[in-house]
Amino acid sequence: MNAATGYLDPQGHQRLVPAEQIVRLEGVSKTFAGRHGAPVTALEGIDLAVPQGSVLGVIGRSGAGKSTLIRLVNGLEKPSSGRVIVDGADIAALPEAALRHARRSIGMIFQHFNLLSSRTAADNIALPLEVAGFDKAAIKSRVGELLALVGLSDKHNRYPAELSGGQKQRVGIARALATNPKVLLSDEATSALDPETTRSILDLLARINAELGLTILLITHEMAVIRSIAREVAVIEGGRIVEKGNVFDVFTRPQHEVTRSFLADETGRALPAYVASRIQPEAVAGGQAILRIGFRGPHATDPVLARLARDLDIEANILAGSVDEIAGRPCGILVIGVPEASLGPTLTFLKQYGLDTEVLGHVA
Ligand SMILES: Nc1ncnc2c1ncn2[C@@H]1O[C@H](COP(=O)(O)OP(=O)(O)OP(=O)(O)O)[C@@H](O)[C@H]1O
Repeated sequence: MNAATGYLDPQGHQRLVPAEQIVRLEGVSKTFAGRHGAPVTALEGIDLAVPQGSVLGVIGRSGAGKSTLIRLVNGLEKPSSGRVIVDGADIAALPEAALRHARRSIGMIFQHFNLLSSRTAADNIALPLEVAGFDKAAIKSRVGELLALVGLSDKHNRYPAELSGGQKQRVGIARALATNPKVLLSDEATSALDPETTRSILDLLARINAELGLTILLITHEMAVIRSIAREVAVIEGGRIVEKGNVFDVFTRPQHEVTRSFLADETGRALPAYVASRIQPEAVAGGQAILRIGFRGPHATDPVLARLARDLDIEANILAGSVDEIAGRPCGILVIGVPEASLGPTLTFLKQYGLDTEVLGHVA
């Protein structure tokens, strides 16, 4: 029997998940023959485990290797070395017929939905059931259940062209779930959607994960997606996993430069334009140092800046700030400016509180 591991769900409830890993990549590398014969290494030395019932997000920039990784998991590509195990089967070693069967336990959703335009919503959802040889009555009843699950019972007769992006993705999700897969692969499933629709699709995926216990492996280039749905994250860059762990830890204490740059992108967007356009790496005498402070843990709600002013007589300008929730736990980010001459004492003071502080740059 498998041991069980615990995690806190987004509502903060303790949940148990079996330690069984539904997807496992062991020392996986993938090299493509490049255009002029020069090989292109898309992935190198990937070790990744997705425990049953979890939501694991893989984040990376364009060209990092995300699509290749997901294509290896559903058997569309074979690794150049290493093993890809899905639900106990070594995917690359399966003969074609067995691979087709194994794919029934892997559902997939796509950025551009990949629906057949000549089929209604119901008939798109029915497709994998037809391929799997279900009889008409069973298909009709299963499609009805799936339409209800994704909130589209009233749209069963609509063609994709008559549906919004969010509705199309709901059809895509229902189709992916038709054969009761054990794992759902999501390839940038919300990248073509507006923020509000993204939110509703992520909520639906979170509900499916919680209610059906479906394991989700998603790839994205958007931190907000990881933040709102994943419990575990792997950061991929240049074909390698450069950081992985629980989302809260990775995003509140990033260890790798790439993870920091994903965070900095967000912070950068939050900075007022007059600061963002003037920030530079070198200190300027008489100018200000710009600091990013991460609030988490026991000091998340301490009035630190008031104490900085009272105890050290250092006045900080607040430039940007937000309080967010990562995996159901509050976490705040504050960007402040302090006089260059006060930078040293400010850093020492913030360190005493155990706050993560990063110098973003300097302005004159
Ligand atoms: N079939 C292929 N033949 C040659 N090179 C490939 C092939 N597929 C991917 N690559 C290369 O492998 C690397 C990783 O590509 P991949 O598509 O996995 O990245 P990605 O992170 O999904 O990027 P994006 O977000 O832009 O889709 C890139 O350098 C890409 O050019």
